[in-house]
Amino acid sequence: MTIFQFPQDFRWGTATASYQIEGAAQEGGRGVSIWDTFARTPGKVFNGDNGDVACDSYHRYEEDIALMKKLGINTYRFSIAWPRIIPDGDGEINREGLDFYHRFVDALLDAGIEPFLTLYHWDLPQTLEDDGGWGNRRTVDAFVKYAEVIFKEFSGKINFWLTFNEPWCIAFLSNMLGIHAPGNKDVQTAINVAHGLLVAHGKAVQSFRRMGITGQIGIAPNVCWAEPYSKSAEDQAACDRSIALNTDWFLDPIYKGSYPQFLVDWFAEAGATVPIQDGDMEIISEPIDLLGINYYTMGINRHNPDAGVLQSEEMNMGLIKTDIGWPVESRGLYEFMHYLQKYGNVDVYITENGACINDDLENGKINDDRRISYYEQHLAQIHRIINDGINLKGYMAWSLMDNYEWAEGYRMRFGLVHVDFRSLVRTPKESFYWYQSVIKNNWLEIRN
Ligand SMILES: N=NNCCOCCOc1ccc(-c2cn(C[C@@H]3NC[C@@H](O)[C@H]3O)nn2)cc1
Repeated sequence: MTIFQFPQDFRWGTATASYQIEGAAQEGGRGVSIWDTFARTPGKVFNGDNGDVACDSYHRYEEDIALMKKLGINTYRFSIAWPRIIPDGDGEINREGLDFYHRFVDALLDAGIEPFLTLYHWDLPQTLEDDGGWGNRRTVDAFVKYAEVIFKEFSGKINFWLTFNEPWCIAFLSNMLGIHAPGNKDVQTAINVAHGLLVAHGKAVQSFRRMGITGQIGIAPNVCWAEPYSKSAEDQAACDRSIALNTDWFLDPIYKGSYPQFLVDWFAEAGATVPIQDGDMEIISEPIDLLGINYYTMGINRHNPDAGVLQSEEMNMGLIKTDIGWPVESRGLYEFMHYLQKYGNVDVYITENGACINDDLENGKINDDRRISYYEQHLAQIHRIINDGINLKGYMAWSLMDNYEWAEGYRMRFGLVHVDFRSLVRTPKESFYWYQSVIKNNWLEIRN
């Protein structure tokens, strides 16, 4: 038996997102988001699943918070749905939407749980997408208006703020690969989206400072750690491109005020350029206080001219996989956190980490041992990372409960709590009780 003790002030939490759990898609004055539209587009989402009901957390949030309290977390990451606040994107403010989130945040605080807010977790008002989306500066200005409304409303109640969740997914998964909403498949569009959201991020941080808002603000990139299939320079270069597109493409502008030149040149070869306007890079590089890091898996990649615009092919190495097909390899988290040090020993929170394990109820229980094993491996790496002196300040498991996993619909389950999507009954899984024990003890026991 090995015991890994965590720091006394380490934050333990879980994470969700508005479109994935709330439901009530046509209630409370909410406007239409790009995911409402995408989910209704034939062939885009498994089984045609949509977020109309999801986990019905809009109506059941008190039950959810009771589960969080039972779990023992002190931090809960969630997102606010922009279409609930400004339904048409940049017009009238919907007071009913603000009131809902005040009730929710007040209930979290009453339960002794720190709110950790993501301003944008992919549910863009459709009206703004119709007018060019993140590539149009109208959307950038609309985001700043929305952010300032939330800053003003929740300053003093919320002390941890993230502007964007997984900018690589927003830009490249959704506009170059077409796998997520709005489903574009164009490199230039993706680069325009990435730049637009970065400018929006920087302007929002500038507003946050100017308005004197309480707490700390940052952004949450998702990690794509990759190691070379062979020792060849071209396979290593393929890995460098994959890693950098998820991380450096966003963090270099924020921390250095410029894009990674090797990737700018790579895209120029593909005929795509970054639409930088005067002053943009100064805005984007407004200093931030923290980073959220989302880690799930890592790859072994090789150079392949036919493997998309990055020419980086992820190889199947026969590793154990979760039920969504991602290899279980926690080593990548350790390697990545050391890679991240090039931006300085910045305060980092793991804002997402978890396993898709689709175990179902058996005699009223869910014996999700594979999820427990996944978490054991990744928390052991986190202990190593902290021991190396890296400022890793907290951990939020993805996810509190099974929810709408985007293009996979409801078939892919990441929750510590099982949700029956017909009855909406919540059932804590064995991993819930395992995580509850880790939090209570503030240590991890590894069975040798
Ligand atoms: N990286 N290179 N990929 C190359 C090509 O991949 C094809 C498929 O791509 C991907 C990549 C990444 C994801 C993904 C999903 N989640 C889980 C959510 N995170 C935010 C929260 O809402 C969770 O639901 N995180 N990441 C999905 C599909």
